[in-house]
Amino acid sequence: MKEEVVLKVEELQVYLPSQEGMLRAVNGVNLEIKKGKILGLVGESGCGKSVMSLSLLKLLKNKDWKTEGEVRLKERNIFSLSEEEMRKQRGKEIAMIMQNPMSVFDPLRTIGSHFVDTIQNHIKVSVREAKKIAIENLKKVSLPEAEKIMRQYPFQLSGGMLQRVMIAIAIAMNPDVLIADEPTTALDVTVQYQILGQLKSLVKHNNTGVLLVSHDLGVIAQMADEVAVMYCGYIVEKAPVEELFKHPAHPYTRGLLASRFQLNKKRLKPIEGQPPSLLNLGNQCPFLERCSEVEAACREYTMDEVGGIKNHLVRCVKYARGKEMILDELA
Ligand SMILES: Nc1ncnc2c1ncn2[C@@H]1O[C@H](COP(=O)(O)OP(=O)(O)OP(=O)(O)O)[C@@H](O)[C@H]1O
Repeated sequence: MKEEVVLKVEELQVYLPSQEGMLRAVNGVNLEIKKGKILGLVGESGCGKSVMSLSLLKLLKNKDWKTEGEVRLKERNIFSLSEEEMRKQRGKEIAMIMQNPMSVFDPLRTIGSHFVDTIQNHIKVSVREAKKIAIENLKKVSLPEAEKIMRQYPFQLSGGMLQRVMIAIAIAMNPDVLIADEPTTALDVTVQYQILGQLKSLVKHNNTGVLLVSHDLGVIAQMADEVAVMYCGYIVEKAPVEELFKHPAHPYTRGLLASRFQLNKKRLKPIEGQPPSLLNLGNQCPFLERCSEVEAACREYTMDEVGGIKNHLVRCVKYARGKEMILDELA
């Protein structure tokens, strides 16, 4: 059966001109978010995950950010929409769950007032009906005493409860696309896994297409159908989740996997060195100086050359230049 694409990102560039030069945070990204599927986006801190996520909703705070390429939400390029048109899409067609709920809620307004506003922005219903919808959605994320929560202020709820409220608001309009940027990073592990499990069953049930941003490969393994690995604003590898964990091809992906904690591993093997600055980044491989497999050909390779097979894409000279190892390793 053909999978329905709900959000298509084509050759997305996001950059910030400054006196020191150009900060290139997102570099030529192509991605598809499909109905009912979770696309995981993983990468080290500072690699551009949040800038990319915010650009998909036209929510970049600093107005000096420039974007190029297209983000097609149901066939409409969001970069050609006015702020007013975009506001109508947000919440209804595309919604976001942020990392830190405290930064999203106004401390002086009750949860109910936030919720009712969001609903009334998108559908014509009375306050009473909006409250009913809000309570139904709070129950879906297992919040006990939903009626009481509606009357409470953000500071009266724990981090886990607030994160659940944000999920409830995000799913209330049954959006086609949900962008979840590190939705549980700030929470302790038991709450984190409960909330992730719930989020997964809700989005699968509603057939929502999700971009799940995380630096945690365990979260990605549990949640995602497909994974994109980001490094210095480039997607360096993209594959179905099992394929990526069984046959990681890019040396950076392999480095990430080797550096994660596992009980049966005696020693973690962190990736040596630091990512280069995104300021005035060229289009040579940005992993070159850290890569343990570097070879002469790497110095001539540019990041627009993509290799791999079928649905497993890799931006590395070995694969881009079609060495036999692709088929050997991925057979
Ligand atoms: N408002 C801003 N002004 C200038 N530079 C910024 C701004 N926001 C982000 N950046 C820079 O853009 C780059 C990408 O940052 P981004 O927050 O997207 O990374 P990230 O992968 O989401 O990291 P983390 O996992 O730590 O949130 C970084 O170099 C960051 O310093």
